[in-house]
Amino acid sequence: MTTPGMPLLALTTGEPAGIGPDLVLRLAAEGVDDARVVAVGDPALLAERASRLGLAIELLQAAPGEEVPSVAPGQLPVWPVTLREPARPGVLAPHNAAYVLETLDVAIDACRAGHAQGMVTAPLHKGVILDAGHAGFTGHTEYLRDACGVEEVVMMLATDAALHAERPDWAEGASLRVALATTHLPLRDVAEAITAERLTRVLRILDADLRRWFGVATPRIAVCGLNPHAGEGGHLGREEIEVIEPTLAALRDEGLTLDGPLPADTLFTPRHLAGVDAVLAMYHDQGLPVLKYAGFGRAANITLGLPLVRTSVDHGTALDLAGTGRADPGSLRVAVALAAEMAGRRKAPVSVKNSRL
Ligand SMILES: NC(=O)C1=CN([C@@H]2O[C@H](COP(=O)(O)OP(=O)(O)OC[C@H]3O[C@@H](n4cnc5c(N)ncnc54)[C@H](O)[C@@H]3O)[C@@H](O)[C@H]2O)C=CC1
Ligand SMILES: NCC(=O)COP(=O)(O)O
Repeated sequence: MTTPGMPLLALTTGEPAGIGPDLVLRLAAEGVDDARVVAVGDPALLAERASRLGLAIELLQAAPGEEVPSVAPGQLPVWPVTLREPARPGVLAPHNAAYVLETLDVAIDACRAGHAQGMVTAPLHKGVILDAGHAGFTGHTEYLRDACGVEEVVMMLATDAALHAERPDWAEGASLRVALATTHLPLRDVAEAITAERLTRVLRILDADLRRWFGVATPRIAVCGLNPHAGEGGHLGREEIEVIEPTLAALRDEGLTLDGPLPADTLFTPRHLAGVDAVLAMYHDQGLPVLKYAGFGRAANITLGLPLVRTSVDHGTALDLAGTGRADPGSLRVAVALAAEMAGRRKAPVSVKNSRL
């Protein structure tokens, strides 16, 4: 049973042909302890998917700004957004891209207006949004950056702290946190994107938000090299010598605690991770496979650098599982718990350094 004093989280239901609606309904059926949640999506879609999954869910329609009632398991408040065409599990429809983006806009506006204390996003399908003509769309992370008018944001995934209690070899870390210096861009463009300016912005945000949202008093961040063996003294690439090392040195002078650049293959081992609060990987597939191997389904994605709380799942739309009842809601549960915790810390001032406003 939720209570009125809990933070209210807007839970976007994501790609309607994917598992997002299924997971939100599963959560509602099982109940949420950490927060009040309101789904943002089409009530007809949710009713149809609930019936397909054999879940008895009472949908309670409301609007942002209206009182969201306390609910028991089996009840789900919804801020309605209307599908552009009926959705079928597993079948993408470009017309519904505008619907998916509208669910994000509703949640963002609600957070900015103070009607919600954070947003949690179910997965969307980047390809179908691009197919629908939204050129340049690369994901929630960058969409939120632009919607909030900030210059830079940082994608960080973190495993659930409880997972670590079950893994004695990880005992020294509360959670594995992996942030990315670059996000959604082709591998061939990564090296050029690793600039002193970008690394400086990303590391300042990572340091500030580990303090602000995670309560880490003096964050220690381990930074991966870009090249094998962190460049092997310049023989396997010069980005470490020319860009990464001087940037880290300058940031250390500002007071940041940074290890590296370190070879990424050995950095991700328990001995090297001991005492490290977060790892900065240079690109998506350098960091995320490790995180997902460690805790797929028990991790969440957090967007750092925003003036609002946003978390998400650690997986995608899983079109193959939509409507089958086989999708695991574990990561959504972690994302909700984390957003609730972050919302509880929200009183700290927003960094003006990163604001364009
Ligand atoms: N936060 C978001 O909105 C994210 C969206 N995506 C998008 O999702 C789409 C599909 O991406 P893929 O690379 O295929 O990854 P995916 O995560 O959708 O699927 C990879 C594999 O994991 C399984 N899987 C995923 N979630 C699961 C769950 N909750 N329970 C059980 N099994 C699960 C799938 O069945 C599949 O076998 C892409 O368009 C991608 O951009 C990907 C990651 C995050
Ligand atoms: N692999 C993580 C991912 O793609 C998340 O993207 P976003 O939609 O949260 O920006």
